[in-house]
Amino acid sequence: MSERTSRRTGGSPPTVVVDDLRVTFEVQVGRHGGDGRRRRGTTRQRVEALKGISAVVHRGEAVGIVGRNGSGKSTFLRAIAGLSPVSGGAVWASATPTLLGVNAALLPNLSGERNIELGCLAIGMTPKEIRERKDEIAEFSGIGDAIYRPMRTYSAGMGSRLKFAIATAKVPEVLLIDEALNTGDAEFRERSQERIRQLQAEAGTVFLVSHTLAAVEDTCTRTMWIHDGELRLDGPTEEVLGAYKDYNAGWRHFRAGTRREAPRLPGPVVGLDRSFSAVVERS
Ligand SMILES: Nc1ncnc2c1ncn2[C@@H]1O[C@H](COP(=O)(O)OP(=O)(O)OP(=O)(O)O)[C@@H](O)[C@H]1O
Repeated sequence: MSERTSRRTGGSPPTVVVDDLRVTFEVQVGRHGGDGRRRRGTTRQRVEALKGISAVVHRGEAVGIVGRNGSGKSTFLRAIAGLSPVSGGAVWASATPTLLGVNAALLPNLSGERNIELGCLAIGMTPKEIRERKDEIAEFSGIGDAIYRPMRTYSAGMGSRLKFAIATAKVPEVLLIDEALNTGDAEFRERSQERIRQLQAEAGTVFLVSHTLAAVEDTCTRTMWIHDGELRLDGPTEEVLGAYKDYNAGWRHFRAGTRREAPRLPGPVVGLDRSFSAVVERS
């Protein structure tokens, strides 16, 4: 039996509405016979990365996206940013979403300093704004004198810090962050989380994909759990992470033989009702 419940998040206006979003990739794969050996030629395979996700996100919400590897989290963010081919459904956004790390078109042969100028132009800052804010952005990145070196000489963490500093220099209405917080060190993670809270307070909407549940816990008011391309749970972070951790622990016990039944997934969240609230179907 299933129970349908509506979840209403009234108050501030919606900034992102995702309605039955579907993304399917077509990939060429080598042929294999029944014996597992390779055959000549290739065949097409369909990967249903998102199988109909619906959600309404409001101004001032910071939304964590969790789920195991390959569940569709990055595809979801890329589809919201308009960077993934969509095979069904629709995404509406009140402003162009900024995907951290991709929209900042940085050039490896230029110095960090020059890249701040370029990146800030790319996110719509005026030359005057850039002149006024450049030092503060460099300071926030915390990479010291390396700011004068070509970006190709940066470590992955240093590059991420600079990209984060640039992408958050201007408060975007919708900011999408994919794992960026995992690359910096503990001190930078803390500062980035603080910056996200600040953006959220300044009326932005933030989506954060992360396997670091503590980062989601500390930063996000709401969390969406995606599993195998489906939205399984969407609600207050504490509630969703609690269920997600229980599910993962359930599998660990099941595999270790200390639990007899495999854990059951919650949800799925299956659509939008006419007043734009998510409709949750529990089984
Ligand atoms: N360009 C692509 N072509 C084909 N398949 C793709 C492509 N991008 C993603 N996929 C597939 O879509 C599914 C979802 O991938 P996605 O990267 O969104 O997962 P994820 O939840 O972000 O994973 P992770 O936690 O490992 O980063 C996976 O099966 C992946 O192999």
